[in-house]
Amino acid sequence: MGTFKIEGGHQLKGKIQPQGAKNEALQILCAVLLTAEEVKIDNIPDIIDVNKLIALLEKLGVKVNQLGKGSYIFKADELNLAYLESAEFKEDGKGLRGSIMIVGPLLARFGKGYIPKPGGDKIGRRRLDTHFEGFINLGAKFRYNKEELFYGVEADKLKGTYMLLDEASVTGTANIVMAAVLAEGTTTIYNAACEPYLQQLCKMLNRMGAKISGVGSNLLTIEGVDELGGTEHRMLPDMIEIGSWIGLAAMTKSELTITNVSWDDLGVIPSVFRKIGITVERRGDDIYIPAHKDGYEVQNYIDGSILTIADAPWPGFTPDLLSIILVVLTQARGAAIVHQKMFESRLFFVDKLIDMGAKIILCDPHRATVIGHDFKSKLKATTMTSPDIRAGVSLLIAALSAKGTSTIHNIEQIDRGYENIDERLRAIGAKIERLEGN
Ligand SMILES: CC(=O)N[C@H]1[C@@H](OP(=O)(O)OP(=O)(O)OC[C@H]2O[C@@H](n3ccc(=O)[nH]c3=O)[C@H](O)[C@@H]2O)O[C@H](CO)[C@@H](O)[C@@H]1O
Ligand SMILES: C=C(OP(=O)(O)O)C(=O)O
Repeated sequence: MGTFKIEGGHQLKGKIQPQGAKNEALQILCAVLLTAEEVKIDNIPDIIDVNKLIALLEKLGVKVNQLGKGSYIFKADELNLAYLESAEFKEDGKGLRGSIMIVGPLLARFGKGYIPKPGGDKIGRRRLDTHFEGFINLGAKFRYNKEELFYGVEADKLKGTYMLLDEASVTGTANIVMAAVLAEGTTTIYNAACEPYLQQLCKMLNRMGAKISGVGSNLLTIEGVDELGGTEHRMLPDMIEIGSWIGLAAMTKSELTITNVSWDDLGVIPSVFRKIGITVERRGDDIYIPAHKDGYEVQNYIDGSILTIADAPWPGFTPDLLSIILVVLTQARGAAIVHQKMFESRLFFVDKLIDMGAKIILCDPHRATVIGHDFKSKLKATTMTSPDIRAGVSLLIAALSAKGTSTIHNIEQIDRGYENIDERLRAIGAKIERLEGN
């Protein structure tokens, strides 16, 4: 288990470039399974989850050729489908959430897709019903081995149909879209997730020869085609990283420029940070955050009632940034409620922040009220363990703003999604050290 040692209380300064998007990469990498031709992908982040998925694709027979940092060519012309029934796959497939998205492409192109119950953050129930109901709608036979927690779908030929998803699941929509592009006839998906990474996937599939319309809306229409060809694709910057750096700048009163953020794909993210008093300035395609020398003040609603920041499917606010918002609120002027509607175990890390001196009331597993200190009292350094990727980064931000030296264990959770985070933070002045193998 790796550890970070962090000396808090230092102001940071400079520029930081967000990595390629983790959650886009996981979708896009699975899509290479849809064609026998070469697919070139750029801006792939070098993070644990993505590297695990690339290793899994390689074991499945995909030819992987790394051209340079973040740049790869994939060719899925001769697959080793026997791997899907191996004991090794049952282990590998569990290692991350994103592996679930190999099922749709495999089902569509080879008539069968298997997956063990996938991993990912332990942040509450993470059901897969939407994925499998979608495949069943397309005509697949479904089986689930309860002892082995192993899912399987099979079909000779998928058939397009209309479906109304029971929830706008991100990976669920991606999976169903990847199955439907090679189905016979037209598939219509209503209540589809429509966040930018899914739009990126649809655009890439269209470049490969798919016929998807409605991209960016929650109503997708997909005319099935017989086969797809190769393409080139570049990953967007990671919007969750961008939000993390906005929070980091505010909490450490630092002047930071976050470069090449693809501003138009950030949705409500900048405005939510503005609601809690942070100045987020657009400079071309960069975000400039001035040093908040006098702190930041939470806005109330027009009628004076207390602000609630809640997550919702896109274009609502992403649940992955609520942990960051929560930690930033601990030093705001004013109070707000954080309402994590999607995941029921994602707010439990607040006990660590309370230990550090933050004023937080966990009202129930989904809601926390935060009363900011307005920097009149600093958080105190402590020793903590990163429970999940975003809580991990939130604790890291808390540690960087705190008085004294903190220790964060289980930093593999952070490395799952943030590339080389300690080196990049040191480059802007953070005092952070990685202690290996503790
Ligand atoms: C690898 C990947 O891309 N992971 C992301 C993906 O996970 P993932 O695709 O697994 O998440 P889903 O979109 O399926 O939903 C996440 C959770 O929210 C609930 N839910 C979802 C939709 C809805 O309308 N109402 C609702 O309550 C689901 O029941 C589920 O428990 O999307 C999540 C939601 O943005 C993000 O937190 C994850 O980082
Ligand atoms: C919850 C997340 O990831 P995953 O779905 O891979 O667990 C996340 O990226 O915040």
